[in-house]
Amino acid sequence: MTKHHTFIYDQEFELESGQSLPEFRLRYTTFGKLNEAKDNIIWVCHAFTGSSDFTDWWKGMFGPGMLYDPERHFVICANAIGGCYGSTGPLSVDPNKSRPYFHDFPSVTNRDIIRAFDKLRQHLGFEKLHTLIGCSMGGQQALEWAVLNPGLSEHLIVIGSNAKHSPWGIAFNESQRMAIEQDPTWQLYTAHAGMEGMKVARSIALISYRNYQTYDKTQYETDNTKTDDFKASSYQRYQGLKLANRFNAFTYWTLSKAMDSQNVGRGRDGVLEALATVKAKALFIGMSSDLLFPMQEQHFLTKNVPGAVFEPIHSDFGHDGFLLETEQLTDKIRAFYWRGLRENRRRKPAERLVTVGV
Ligand SMILES: CC(=O)SCCNC(=O)CCNC(=O)[C@H](O)C(C)(C)COP(=O)(O)OP(=O)(O)OC[C@H]1O[C@@H](n2cnc3c(N)ncnc32)[C@H](O)[C@@H]1OP(=O)(O)O
Ligand SMILES: N[C@@H](CCO)C(=O)O
Repeated sequence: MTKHHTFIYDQEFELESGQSLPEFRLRYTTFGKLNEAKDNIIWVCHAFTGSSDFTDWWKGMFGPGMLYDPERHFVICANAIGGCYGSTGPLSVDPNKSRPYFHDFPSVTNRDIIRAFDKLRQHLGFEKLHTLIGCSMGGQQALEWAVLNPGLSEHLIVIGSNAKHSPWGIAFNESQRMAIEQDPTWQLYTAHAGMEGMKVARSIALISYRNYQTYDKTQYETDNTKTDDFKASSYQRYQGLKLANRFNAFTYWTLSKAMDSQNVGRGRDGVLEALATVKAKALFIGMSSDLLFPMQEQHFLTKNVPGAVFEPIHSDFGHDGFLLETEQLTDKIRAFYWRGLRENRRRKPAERLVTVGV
């Protein structure tokens, strides 16, 4: 049901850093059917290690009878530049050097990532989105896009995210990059450089994605004779290995820096001023046990985006709750759409917003 595509932007693309990419490609995935009015587009922004294939990592959200139904919605997601799932990233060939960029891949920010997505949007001729939705780093990007182009999306749904990355979040990311730096292979110009360090980085990151309750539920030691080789230890090691089978340290480095760069107020007189410009009907969702993007950040967003609505998700799975609590997410998002529909009906016909069935 999903289709995979590639978009090539064959012109120089200037980045916030002042550096540029001579060209870039975006791998993107679509699902469902675009209607004639082109008013059923749901644009998903993926999280840090995600791919464009949202049906792979966000199970329970897309399919017949689900929140986003291919009979009614057209869903699209592009892998971020800097990524390793088909979009231009550090392992892509640098056309100026005829070898992969590796360490020379330029710094990218969430704003650069969104400006690249916007080139794809323009190429596809999408004037308006029904919904822009993102979780975690993808939520940062969705918010940035809603500030960059306030008229673009009718709805904005941001889950476990923020407007400006917190010192706490940056500290976690820096610790992960320090682990990569400690790997002696990190200096090499090979695709596997820094892999051992990246495994440690994932282990550190995982602690921020889960919490005490998650580990107590899944890794509690029932063997009372043990003094070593605990379940939680092998779990951390296994998770490092699991990521190493699908990711690389260069992308890890590049995208974790992009996450740190999040600040919708940069160059725009500040965060509050930027948030005040959002025109989309906004829903902010927070996970009760999220340590990385805590509830207070979701409350801050709700307070400062005009007319925004807040919904909590109760989960023992911490930040990664957004990947698991899809029933709660579906209920909250459906309620948000219905509220919008009811308000819309109260408007004069000429002032009504376009809203497809939910
Ligand atoms: C939005 C995004 O973009 S997300 C980015 C992309 N991420 C992904 O694609 C992965 C998404 N999935 C996940 O992150 C997780 O699977 C979650 C959060 C959905 C579920 O978390 P969990 O239930 O803890 O599952 P998690 O995958 O972390 O761990 C289970 C794995 O650990 C293994 N495991 C569990 N306990 C132990 C242990 N003590 N020792 C060793 N291995 C263990 C299991 O055997 C299982 O292995 P498998 O994945 O090879 O089947
Ligand atoms: N599990 C998520 C956490 C960050 O949102 C990921 O790997 O991208």
